Amino acid sequence: MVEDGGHVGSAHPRPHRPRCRPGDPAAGPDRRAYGAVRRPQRPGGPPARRGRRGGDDPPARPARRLLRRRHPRGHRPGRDRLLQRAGRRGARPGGALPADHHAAVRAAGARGRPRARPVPARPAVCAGPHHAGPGVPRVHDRRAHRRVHALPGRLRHAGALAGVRGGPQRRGPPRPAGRPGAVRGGRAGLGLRYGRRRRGRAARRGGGADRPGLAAAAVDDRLRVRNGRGTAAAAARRLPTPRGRPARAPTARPQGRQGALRPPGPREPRRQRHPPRRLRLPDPLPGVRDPRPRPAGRAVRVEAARHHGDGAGRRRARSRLLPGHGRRHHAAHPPPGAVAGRVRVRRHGRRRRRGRRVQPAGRCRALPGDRGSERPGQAVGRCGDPGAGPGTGTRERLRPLRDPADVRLGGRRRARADPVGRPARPGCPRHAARAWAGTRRAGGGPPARGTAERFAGRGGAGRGGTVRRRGHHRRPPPTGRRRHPWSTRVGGGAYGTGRPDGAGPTLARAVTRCGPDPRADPARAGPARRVPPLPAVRHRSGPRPGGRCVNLLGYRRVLVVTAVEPERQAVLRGLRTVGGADDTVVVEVGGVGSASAAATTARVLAQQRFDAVLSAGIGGGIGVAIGGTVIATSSVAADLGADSPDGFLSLDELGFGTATIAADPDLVAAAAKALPNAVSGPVLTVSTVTGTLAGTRDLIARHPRAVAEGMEGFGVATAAIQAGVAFGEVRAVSNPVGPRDRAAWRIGEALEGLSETFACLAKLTL
Ligand SMILES: O=C(O)c1cccc(C(=O)CC[C@H]2O[C@@H](n3cnc4c(=O)[nH]cnc43)[C@H](O)[C@@H]2O)c1
Repeated sequence: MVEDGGHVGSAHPRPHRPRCRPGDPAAGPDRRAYGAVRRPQRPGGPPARRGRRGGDDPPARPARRLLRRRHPRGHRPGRDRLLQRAGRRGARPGGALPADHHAAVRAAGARGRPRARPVPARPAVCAGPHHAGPGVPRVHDRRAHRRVHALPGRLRHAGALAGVRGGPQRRGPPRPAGRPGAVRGGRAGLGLRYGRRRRGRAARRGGGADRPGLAAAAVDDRLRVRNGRGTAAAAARRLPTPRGRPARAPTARPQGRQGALRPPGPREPRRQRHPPRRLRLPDPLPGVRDPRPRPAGRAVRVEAARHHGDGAGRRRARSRLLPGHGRRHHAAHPPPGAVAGRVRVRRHGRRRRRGRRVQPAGRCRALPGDRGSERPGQAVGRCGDPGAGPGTGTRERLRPLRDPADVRLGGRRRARADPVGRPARPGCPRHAARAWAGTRRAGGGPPARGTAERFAGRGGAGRGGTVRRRGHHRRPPPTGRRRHPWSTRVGGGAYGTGRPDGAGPTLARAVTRCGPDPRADPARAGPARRVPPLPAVRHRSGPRPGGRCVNLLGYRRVLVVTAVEPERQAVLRGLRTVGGADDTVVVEVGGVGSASAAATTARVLAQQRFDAVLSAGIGGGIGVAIGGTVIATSSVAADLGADSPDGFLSLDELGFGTATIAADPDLVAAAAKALPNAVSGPVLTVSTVTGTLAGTRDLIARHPRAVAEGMEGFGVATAAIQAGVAFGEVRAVSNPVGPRDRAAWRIGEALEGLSETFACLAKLTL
């Protein structure tokens, strides 16, 4: 029986056919490929018998085991095995193979071990069936490397990497987005070859003393695992792979070989996406601030949360969520550029906890006479605000940062007293209490505030000294404690019931500052919220030193809202004839229509402080000649209601409130004094310009005292009275109300009249 590369047990051995690699200098006639040494049979000698080994015979049993186990076809002993045999006392298995295995083989030969022969250095296992070149084994060599098949499925199914990698290039094919880093050729290939050995020995022992490079590679391997990349990192953490199986332990790679086939150039820097969860850095000493840099992101959160396992720790952890912010609470000390939002707090492996808002300053700290101190992005309490959420005080909402208005105002926004007037919320007693009297009882009227009321609560100093706050949705003060001083009733003003003269029952309204009283319940008050106050917008009570001041109708600051730009320009022209427009009078274009005008007015009133609002423009005259001026004693939403077979039903008749808002009597009086030729009376606000005779008759029948119609007055009035600002409306007649005749409109004449009107309304104060 002969053992050769063919059939075991054959009585007729085949003639030896050396199999050499092309250009293998070590291959000779007596040496078979891949190192198996066969001595030629002596001519005439007896066939080699099993169990008998001569001095020149190869060791039969180990070779047989090797062939059976590793080489089903029985003629390729396998490179690893040969290297193991060759390196028992020389090159160590799993070591820095290409670098020193030749020396190991030479050493073995010197010790009389001729069985091993050099094996060309093989930088990587090649998946291709072709012979890629010296040192690159063929594809069937993979059979000698079972580790290939033991790799995670993700690697085995890496598309073009049918075997291991895409070719002799170390990087393999381009890695698709999202493909784990372990699929990359370099690491995968080296891991295949050396993974088991290194894990078993080299990695644990850190390599041999004669292989410092490998020791460094092992250290590097550990670091790389901690850096948490790809499948290898998952294996280190024993996290399941996407296929549901635990990932294998990571493999190391000898750094000295890593760049063998890598394109020259600097190595791609390793990115650290997420710090590993198992990475525990040594805790800082108690009381000593951790000097390690704290990058923004999850690492800090995880680490900070772990440093403190109790609730206080979590709170402390929250306080460090922003970079460069140390232990200060970012709510109390917002870093520059901090953006409002929720804080994600990781704690003890849970996915996410709905965090508290970072947004500071949910409290209005305005003192009497203050302008408030809100900035864009600050929180302002509102009921039913969709921006409010769990963890947010009921009185907080986030104002958008850097909205156009804020930009225009230099990023500044002042607090105002609920200018929009949010709708009543069911079940909210405070909202119910705030409902306008006119909407709650028969005969109720509009929330027209009388002049006396508006000026009553100012301590005689006018409106300018107080920031009004509506304290709805406040938590009642705890029993036994007095109402905290943050809740301040200002004025207790009365609101009209809808009658244009403002008469009727009144509804006292508590005006409170917002925010919980920290003294009433410090535990609920939350962290201190300190926001540097804005420079107050000074309310000018007189002319500037050395300058001139336009005083419109005696009000210190007046907002004029027009529908279109030509009207605005006409107003400005009139003001300039007096003394030049300055910031005591602001003229805004609010758009055509009541809704747009109301929105614009509300926005501007929320941004700046005014003492009076005027709706101004041109309009259709009812009994007033073109070019004339009308002063509204009230603004009436003439078509706000319901149509019916019995005729039009107004809002008042429907019981939904009032469609009439009285103008400020003082303002009306002042305007009438300044414009002796103007006609005073109700001015109608319509959504559709009256254009038929029937429509005109019907309108006049319902509003016999009306002197003109426009399209914006009621909207401006609504915003003004909800902001607690005096309201008035003046219009220059451009056309008669009646059958539509656009050619009869005298817009230019009306605009000229508008300019003259404002020139008369304004007085120059030196
Ligand atoms: O076309 C122009 O050059 C021009 C210049 C300035 C203003 C206009 C307007 O169309 C203004 C529309 C504005 O005027 C009010 N208005 C004028 N006449 C009536 C009317 O008969 N019925 C209702 N409104 C009228 C209204 O407030 C519009 O907003 C054009």
